[in-house]
Parts: sequence; structure tokens; C-alpha cells
Amino acid sequence: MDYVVIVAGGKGLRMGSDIPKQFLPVNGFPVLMHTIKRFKEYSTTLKIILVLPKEQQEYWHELCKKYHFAAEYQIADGGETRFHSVRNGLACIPDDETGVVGIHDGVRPFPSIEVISNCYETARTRKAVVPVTPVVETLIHLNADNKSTTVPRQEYRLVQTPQTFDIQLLKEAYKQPYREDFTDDASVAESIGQSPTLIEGNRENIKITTPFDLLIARVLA
Ligand SMILES: Nc1ccn([C@@H]2O[C@H](COP(=O)(O)OP(=O)(O)OP(=O)(O)O)[C@@H](O)[C@H]2O)c(=O)n1
Ligand SMILES: C[C@](O)(CO)[C@H](O)COP(=O)(O)O
Repeated sequence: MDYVVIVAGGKGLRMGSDIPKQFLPVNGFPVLMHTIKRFKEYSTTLKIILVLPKEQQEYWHELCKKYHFAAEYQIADGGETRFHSVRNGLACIPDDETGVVGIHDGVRPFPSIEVISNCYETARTRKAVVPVTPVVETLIHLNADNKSTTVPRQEYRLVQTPQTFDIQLLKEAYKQPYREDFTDDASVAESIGQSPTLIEGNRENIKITTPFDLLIARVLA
């Protein structure tokens, strides 16, 4: 069985809005509804686990009623960091389950169906897959004295989600204690020795982080 854990347990501090950014409207619907719809379009049999802050779950149910949004999913509680939220989501998958699990940011509403499909299919053989895009501007490194050095941008990639994994592999990786450098799921898998296969992401698959990103999302939707 394949799963997606959609993490929407964050506070959205950089957005600075009263309600967390995953609930803000983009062209008539909350961001998170766009995201869930994308995965339902990809597959009607994919099991969806939605991670939400405990204190926002009632609000989410009200939004679903208001927007007549009906989808089948299991809800898990958000944690202190993204790592903890993912771990809570993974705990909903039976321990002996086989298949692929994708971890996706609730605030990335525009992964293409082609990228989602490529992530899941590639993970069946490669076990850990990450969609990336090239760096399209000049990149500099700042040292401790704020001195800048231009670095070869072809050696870097921008990382997106969904990141897809063999279920048993990712469950094992998430048994580790939290570390600050675990900023995504590939970094957690890497630390148990599994380097990811990189595939091409889609540039519209932005992470809505700041008010500027919300403007872009309203154009892309
Ligand atoms: N404790 C957390 C923190 C983040 N996330 C989720 O991880 C994704 C990417 O995180 P980010 O963009 O950093 O979201 P926030 O943590 O909400 O934003 P900020 O860092 O600005 O507070 C988001 O879908 C967010 O809801 C989560 O599920 N649980
Ligand atoms: C997981 C992620 O979306 C990959 O780009 C990203 O690292 C999450 O962002 P955060 O701001 O570090 O939570």
C-alpha cells in the first residue's frame, strides 16, 4: 500500500498571519485543500495521512464544512518541529506495511502529477527519492566575517517535496533522536546511510513561506 503524509503542523511564523498559512485562501480555497486535491488527482487509492496542529483540528473541520470539502484521510497531531510532525504521521502506518510513503509539505500546493508519479515509481526500486530544481541565479557563500565567495552553482540543487521512500526504510530512519540539521526527510534517511536518488522537480512547486509566495501562488493556482 502507498501512503502520503502531508505535514501541515507548522505555525507559519515567517508568513506572519493570524491563522497558519496552510489555511489561507488561494483562489477561493485554503492552500491545504489544493494540496490534498493534487494527491487525489494522482491516485484514488493512495492513503492520505494529514498532520495538523492539535489546536487547529476543529478549525480545519469547520473549513471542510464551509467549503464542502470531502476527502478520506487519517489525521495525526502536529509536533514541535517538522521532524516530530513527520514522525507522528509515520506512526499511523502499520509496522509491517510495505510499499512507498511520500512526505509532502502541506504548503506546497503545486507538485505536478508527473513529478508525484515519478517520485513514487522511482522509489519502488531506489528506496529514497527527492525532487530537485537547478539553482537559476548566481550563488555565494558567506564566511564567518561576512566575506562572500561565489560558488559553482552547478554543484547545488533546490530541494522540494514529495520525498518518497520505502516505508520500512523511512520508519527506521525516524527512530533516531531529533537533530537540528534534519530539515527534510532525505537528511534523516541520509544519516542512516541511504543517499537519495534525485529526480527533476517542477518549478511551480513552491513552498508558501512568506506573503510574497502567497501572491505567486494566487497566480499559479
Ligand atoms: N512543527 C511543524 C513545523 C512545520 N510543519 C510543516 O512543514 C512544512 C514546511 O515547513 P515551513 O514552511 O517551515 O512551515 P512553518 O513551520 O509553518 O513556517 P515557519 O518556519 O515560518 O514558522 C509546512 O507544511 C508545515 O506546516 C509541521 O508539520 N510541523
Ligand atoms: C522540506 C523542505 O520543504 C525541503 O525544501 C524544507 O526544508 C522545509 O522548510 P523549512 O523552512 O526548513 O521547514
